[in-house]
Amino acid sequence: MGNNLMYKPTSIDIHKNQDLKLNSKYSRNEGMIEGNDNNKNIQDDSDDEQITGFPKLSNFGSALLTSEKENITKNKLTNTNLTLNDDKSLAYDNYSSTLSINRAGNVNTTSSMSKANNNYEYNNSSENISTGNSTFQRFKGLHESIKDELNTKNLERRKTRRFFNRTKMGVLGPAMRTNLENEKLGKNSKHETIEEKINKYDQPAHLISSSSTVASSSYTSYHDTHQSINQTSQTTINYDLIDFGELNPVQYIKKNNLPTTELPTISKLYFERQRAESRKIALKKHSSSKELLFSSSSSALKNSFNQISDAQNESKCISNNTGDTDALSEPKISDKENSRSTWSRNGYAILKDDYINNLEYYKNPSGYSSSLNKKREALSSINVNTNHNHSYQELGDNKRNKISTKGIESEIEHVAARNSMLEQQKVEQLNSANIHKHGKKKVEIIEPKSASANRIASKSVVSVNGVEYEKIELLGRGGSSKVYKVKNVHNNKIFALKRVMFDEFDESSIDSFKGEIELLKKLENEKRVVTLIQHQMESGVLLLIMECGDHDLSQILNQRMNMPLDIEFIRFHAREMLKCVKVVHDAGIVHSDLKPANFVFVKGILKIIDFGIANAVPDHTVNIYRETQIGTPNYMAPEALVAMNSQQDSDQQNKWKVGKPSDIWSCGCILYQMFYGRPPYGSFQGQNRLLAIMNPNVKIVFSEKTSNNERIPRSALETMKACLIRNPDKRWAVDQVLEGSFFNPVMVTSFIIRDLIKNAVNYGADQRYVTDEKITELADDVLNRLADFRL
Ligand SMILES: Nc1ncnc2c1ncn2[C@@H]1O[C@H](COP(=O)(O)OP(=O)(O)OP(=O)(O)O)[C@@H](O)[C@H]1O
Repeated sequence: MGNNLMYKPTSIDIHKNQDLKLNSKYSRNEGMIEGNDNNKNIQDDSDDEQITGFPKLSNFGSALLTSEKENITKNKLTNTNLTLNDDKSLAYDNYSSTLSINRAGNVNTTSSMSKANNNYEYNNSSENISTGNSTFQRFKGLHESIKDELNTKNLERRKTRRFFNRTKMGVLGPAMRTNLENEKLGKNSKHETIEEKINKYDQPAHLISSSSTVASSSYTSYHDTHQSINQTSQTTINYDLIDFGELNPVQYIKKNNLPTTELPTISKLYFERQRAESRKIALKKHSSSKELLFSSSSSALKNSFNQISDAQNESKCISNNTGDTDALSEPKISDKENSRSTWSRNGYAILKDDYINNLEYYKNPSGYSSSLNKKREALSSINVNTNHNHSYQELGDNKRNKISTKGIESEIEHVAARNSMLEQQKVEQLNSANIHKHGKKKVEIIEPKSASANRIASKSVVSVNGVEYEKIELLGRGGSSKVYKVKNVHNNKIFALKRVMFDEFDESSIDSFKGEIELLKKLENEKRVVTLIQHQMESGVLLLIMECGDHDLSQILNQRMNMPLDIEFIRFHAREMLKCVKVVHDAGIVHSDLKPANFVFVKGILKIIDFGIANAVPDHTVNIYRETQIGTPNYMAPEALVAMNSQQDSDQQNKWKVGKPSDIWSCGCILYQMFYGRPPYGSFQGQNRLLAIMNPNVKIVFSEKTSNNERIPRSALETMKACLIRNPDKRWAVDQVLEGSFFNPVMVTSFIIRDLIKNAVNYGADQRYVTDEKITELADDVLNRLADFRL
């Protein structure tokens, strides 16, 4: 009790504090974000003043005071460093300012400055220049100089910022805009052709740097600007020649005695190179085609690229027109492709590989598809039905080099676009053959195949083992999955497509998916388990085609949330749920993640889904021991949350014991939710809920009435209590629950009750005292007779 009292306030305190902390953290974060922005703005503004912005008052004022003959040049302006004291009555505002310079010359000028347009406007009417026309001319000249200077410096500043702002850009940087600026700055603004870029890729690093690539210009320009801003930095570094070897940026800077101010730039360079390298390795690894040809002329290459781009653009349009809903939408192809074409994503490595592949396709389409098939074969060598094999080991060793699933997606889109091109070519060939043979004009060819290629290109069609499915709607989302209602495009049958993204180099996640598939296969003939139709697992994406459910139990419970208690509704759904669990337990499997959302109705029959963390319990074993703690906290059994920390058996340290009783606990929680509207520890928030489940002193309250004052049957209370016993060994098994009184109610009519009373009175008249045993015996007898009336 003491413990209990001790625990509750503490946990509430923790909770409150946490909430407070969270709130304050969030608000601080927001503040920080805003603050950062503000800071950034403030910083920017101050940068503006210091670097490129409007001239300091001191410059402005002192320039005015220079002699009439003095030629005010840009340099002089920049270098002028005279100051006026406050008492010289000088006011300046970034946006609109009134300058009132009262010195010996008594110059009073009202000047309106528009920062946005980077120019100043004179308000002549309000000028009051008492020193005469020459001062006004000087002022005007000064204005022109400042304007020039500002334009130049703003250009530099934008360039610098763009450098800083680059996030996912590759070493190439923003090519087009830099050229434009180069033009303005009178630098070499030659626009590079595709071939030049490729050729450059083949050149050694020092040549690239000397031929002023965008990359080097962007680093150099940063450096130049940096130097002009910060005169203390005198080091000239050719960033392209940097060879990190085994060194990281800090080590490199130390070793080469470079100023620490170079660290951000050098780090950026370092990570960009690493990314490009990783990407290159990953692409190589996934490409089985060693016999790539790259001997065609550059114009053919350019041609092929343009054609493919066109094809991609076409498929983009198709994709954009398919009415992908928000729910279904993934990053738009066009976005991805656009980012691809900015030359900024992954540097020349990808560029070159892509061209090679495109070229290969155009030179030999069938050869290309065979190489692609090889690639696919290599990927599908990830055999989910076998144990760890060599390739897994290799994959594990190369974690850093993983291809993102987006990469795979875009590859699929490319293939689709290429297929579409191939179809197009065939049509054209047919047309020309027709013209040649029959002298006829072009024939219209209805293009079922081409249409199917386009459908694949549009993201609404997914191919699983060669069978095409069209997405209809998003049914739900899991931690790492999305489930769609899909239609088999060949026979119009409806299925559920579960698409799971996983780390293809994470062996444990691969294992878990292999496990899920194996269990689903093992249970494929069970009516209470959703049927797995087919699956495809490759490169970080698992596609499962399953029977499609109409609603899951969580949706159903939510729907009835505010309706009056309906015992029959609960009994029916809870029994359906337990029947599913019985099938799984009878097959020797522990599901481990039972929750309402993991039961779906398929044509009126409740079925269990999601064996993601399920495990087969080995024969003669009651429990399994998990290395990790997973499941859905609301419905998790205490033993699944409390790590074993046995000192005796080091093998079992920090493991979680999970068995069939853990599933029964979860069922008890769901039944409890059906009656009370929330699971047993639902009133606790966040980690306090976990603490409460684990704490034996926090007892579950089994109220006899709901919050709406509806009576809960004793049989139901008994069943819930039996499922929610802390000690797993004492918890009922699924058969006991199903055979319990709640699930086996007796129908008693008024006739039966009358008979019972009559018999009892007669019996009592003869026997004044009846023992407990006798009562039990009589009750059993009556119940047996009532068996005929069982529902
Ligand atoms: N075969 C199916 N038919 C109909 N709906 C389904 C089917 N499978 C899953 N769903 C729906 O999709 C949702 C997500 O299912 P999924 O199994 O991917 O994730 P989860 O179990 O909720 O999460 P996690 O994988 O993180 O445990 C389910 O809650 C359910 O509503």
